[in-house]
Amino acid sequence: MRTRIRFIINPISGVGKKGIIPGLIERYLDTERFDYDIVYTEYRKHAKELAYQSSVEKIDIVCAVGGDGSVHEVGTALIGTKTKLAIIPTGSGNGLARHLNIPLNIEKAIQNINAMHVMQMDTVLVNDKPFLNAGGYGFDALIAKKFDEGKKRGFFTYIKLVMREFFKYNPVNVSVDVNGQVKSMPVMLCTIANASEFGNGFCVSPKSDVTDGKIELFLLKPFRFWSLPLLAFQFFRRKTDQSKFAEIISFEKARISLSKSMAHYDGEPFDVRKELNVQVVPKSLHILAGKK
Ligand SMILES: Nc1ncnc2c1ncn2[C@@H]1O[C@H](COP(=O)(O)OP(=O)(O)OP(=O)(O)O)[C@@H](O)[C@H]1O
Repeated sequence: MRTRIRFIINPISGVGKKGIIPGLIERYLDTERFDYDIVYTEYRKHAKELAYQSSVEKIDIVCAVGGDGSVHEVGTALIGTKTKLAIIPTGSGNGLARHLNIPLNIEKAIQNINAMHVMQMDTVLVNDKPFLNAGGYGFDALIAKKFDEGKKRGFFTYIKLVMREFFKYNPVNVSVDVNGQVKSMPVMLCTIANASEFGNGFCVSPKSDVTDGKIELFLLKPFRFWSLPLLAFQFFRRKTDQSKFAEIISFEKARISLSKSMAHYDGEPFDVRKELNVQVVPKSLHILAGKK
């Protein structure tokens, strides 16, 4: 039987042109085995509606063509269904795609779909909100909000925002309860990592694995600005577990209290309650990964 796949293209993701994508799909997708169609998002959260509708239609695979925001919308709509998530990364960060070794080159990402490396990944549920890759309540939440409010996308927009906002940021006070062990402290980052990186190689939790039935809490204590170069090196070299400012805790369930209500899930900004129940939902999403 032929496999049905629907491509959901976010035309405003990242900085590259999206007009060439339909031609590349026609050329590189194995059309002997796949029947495909293409739809475009027209507004925020449209991808979520389109993906949900696709699962109702029992489409086999829905491919998010966009960045982490598009992957978040499509993927969270498919949690607990039989429809598989595929990704063609055309965003500004592409964190989950990078973690899963999905090629960043569009032609190769399409050929990767032909290879059908299917796996079941864990997802994360915080109160009533699911996410796939990472969620944060500290400085990363502020950057996600500012990025979302701005008109420009791309990696350098992230860098400019970090430089502009870093010196103004007041740490968030968190209290974390994992299996009855409580820790309270001010932090710059309080990030829940299912996968290892935010995107662009910025790795918070090097050992995170989306199939291990666990998630990691990454806490980064306040530091002076002269520690920034070493920290940046550790983030980009996947060595945050060696930083004296960082603490990484693996868990299945936790309760977190926050002094601020700003969050991001997979890079999308959200306002949240200050009391959070966090849990991993093991093997809840079928996904096409890259080659190991
Ligand atoms: N047609 C559209 N008009 C306006 N916004 C859209 C449209 N389609 C999707 N969106 C929104 O665009 C936002 C950003 O998309 P996406 O995350 O895919 O790209 P990105 O931000 O450039 O990449 P990354 O998340 O990897 O940094 C999402 O919040 C999504 O809801």
